[in-house]
Amino acid sequence: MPQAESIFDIIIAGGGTTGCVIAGRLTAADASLRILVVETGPHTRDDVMHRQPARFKAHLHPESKTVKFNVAKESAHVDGRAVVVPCGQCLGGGSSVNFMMYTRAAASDYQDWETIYGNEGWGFDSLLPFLRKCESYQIAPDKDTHGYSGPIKISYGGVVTDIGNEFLEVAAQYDKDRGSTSDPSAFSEINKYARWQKYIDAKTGTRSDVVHHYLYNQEHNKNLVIKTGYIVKRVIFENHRAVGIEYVPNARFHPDAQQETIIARAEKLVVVSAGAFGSPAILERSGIGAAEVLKNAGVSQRVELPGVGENYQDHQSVFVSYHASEDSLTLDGIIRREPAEIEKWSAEWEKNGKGLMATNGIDAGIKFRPSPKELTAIGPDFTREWQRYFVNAPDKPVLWMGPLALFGADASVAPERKYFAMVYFIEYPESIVHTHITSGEDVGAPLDFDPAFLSRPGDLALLKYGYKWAREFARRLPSYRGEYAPTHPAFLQSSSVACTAEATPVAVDTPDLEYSDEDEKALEEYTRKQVGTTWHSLGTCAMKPREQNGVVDSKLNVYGVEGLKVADMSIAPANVSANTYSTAVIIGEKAAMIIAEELGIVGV
Ligand SMILES: Cc1cc2nc3c(=O)[nH]c(=O)nc-3n(C[C@H](O)[C@H](O)[C@H](O)COP(=O)(O)OP(=O)(O)OC[C@H]3O[C@@H](n4cnc5c(N)ncnc54)[C@H](O)[C@@H]3O)c2cc1C
Repeated sequence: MPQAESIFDIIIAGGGTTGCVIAGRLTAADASLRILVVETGPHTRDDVMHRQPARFKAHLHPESKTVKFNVAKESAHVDGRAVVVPCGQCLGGGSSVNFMMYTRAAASDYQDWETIYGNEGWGFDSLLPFLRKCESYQIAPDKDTHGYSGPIKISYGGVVTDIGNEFLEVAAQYDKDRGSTSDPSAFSEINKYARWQKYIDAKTGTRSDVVHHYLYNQEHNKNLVIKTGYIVKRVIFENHRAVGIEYVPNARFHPDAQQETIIARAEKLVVVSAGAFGSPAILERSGIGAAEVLKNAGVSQRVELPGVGENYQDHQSVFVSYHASEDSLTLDGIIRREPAEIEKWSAEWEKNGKGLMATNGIDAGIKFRPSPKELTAIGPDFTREWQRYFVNAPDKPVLWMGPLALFGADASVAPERKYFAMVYFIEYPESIVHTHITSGEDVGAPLDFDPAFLSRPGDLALLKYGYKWAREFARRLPSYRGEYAPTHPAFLQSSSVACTAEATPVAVDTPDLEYSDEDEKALEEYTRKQVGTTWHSLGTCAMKPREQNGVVDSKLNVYGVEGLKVADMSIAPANVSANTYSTAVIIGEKAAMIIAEELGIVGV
């Protein structure tokens, strides 16, 4: 039997990045609005594991309760592996567990949302005010595209590591033509090396998540109700109007609760904001989706909307670990949870918000566009894609590449020493696939999820190039002490490019390594074994015309019903060349404005 109903004006299903922004903005503007936020995961309030930036990797530990591990189908393209794609699962969502890299999309990405996908009000000029509104840019004053009074603080963090500095010094000599920029997220220039910016408050050294900056500061409002540890099962309708939700306790956080359905009613609006995996799942359990998917999951169909759960995209990455000199400043001790390191850096963080606890160790990088020579080196498999997508879009990069001052994979398997990692990810992968429910009743049932990583040869060609290019930087860094072989290709020991476990840096003008056909094969095999998510899932409830498999219109209304919107990264109709937190926040800011206009709320 369902529990007694409670009544709200607006229900937000999912308390992640976009959901917290919407709830926070609306409740701050009109405290009389009765708002319910239902979040699957736990609270994160004042928890050092979320507040201290350097703890970010702990959330990816297999026992983590703050991310959900979405397991894909096994695929031959990735050496028979089942790729795992974690997403945030706590109040604050991805913003509370992410790597805090501050990167903004290309202006043309948002322009495409308007011009190619027909979403009036979502072009770059319309979104720039929201990009300013959400942030306080602590790095430099008076920059046109940045904001200075928003909730989210942007800085370089509490310390800049040697690894980042060395990368920029090497870049200035090794790749003189590209040059550097003081702001890779100003929408003015890409393909230049830069000191990397972070979602960290320079004054306090804390993570700039959404929940502490938009929502917890509104908790005094008794009309704002936040339920954590509850899973939204489905939206409920009267005729074709959404009038509420059904939700159930998440046994992981409420082990003693009776596992019965609770109903909450929404008199004005239901907003689904459960992320690229959660939002399509809620719609499908509510009978909105493709006939075949719903039939297989035992759900009776309400609206035929075949785009639900389709158009799934991510940015595929590879993290390659290198040995670093023992005097390098790296996060390895904190990541390995060494008590002395945690104590030392926590003390400094408590005192002045500085030091290693106040950084993510990602201090430099580049959004890369290839020169004609580099395009030839990447090879013909990518050239077709270059001609189709990039050649006439000069602000779109093909890869991000940069160093991390820490071990790049599961640190528990590596010998205890200092490391750095080189990371490269594809900005617009060609593989675009799906995530669907397999059960209409069991909210814990595995998803039918296939990200199809490396199913397209252009993606493979880019990642192979990324390894070679990043390696040239790595071996030139003064802190370089060799390669941690288990995270490198299995080149033959007789090969001229074989990995070296203990080594010293080469001179900057040393010729680049040359890879034989056999080496190329080892590199392909390696890339298939290593490629993984960049945790940037998006696109599964795409905002585009219904006849083009769209799920929501440009006011975020789900086609075919009333009173129901989706707002989070799932609405992105196409990929963005950036880590996706920035886009998730501005979708929240824009959604709050749309809702305020429709409901006559002022002051958002
Ligand atoms: C490990 C990791 C590292 C990342 N690193 C970076 C980075 O360095 N820089 C950057 O810009 N971006 C980064 N990102 C990406 C960025 O954080 C996300 O794109 C963004 O937070 C997504 O926002 P969202 O609102 O779409 O979804 P989310 O923030 O994931 O929010 C969805 C919320 O809905 C909840 N939910 C799901 N289903 C249900 C349900 N049925 N009922 C109730 N609640 C539900 C989830 O628990 C979650 O809290 C990273 C993400 C992760 C996971």
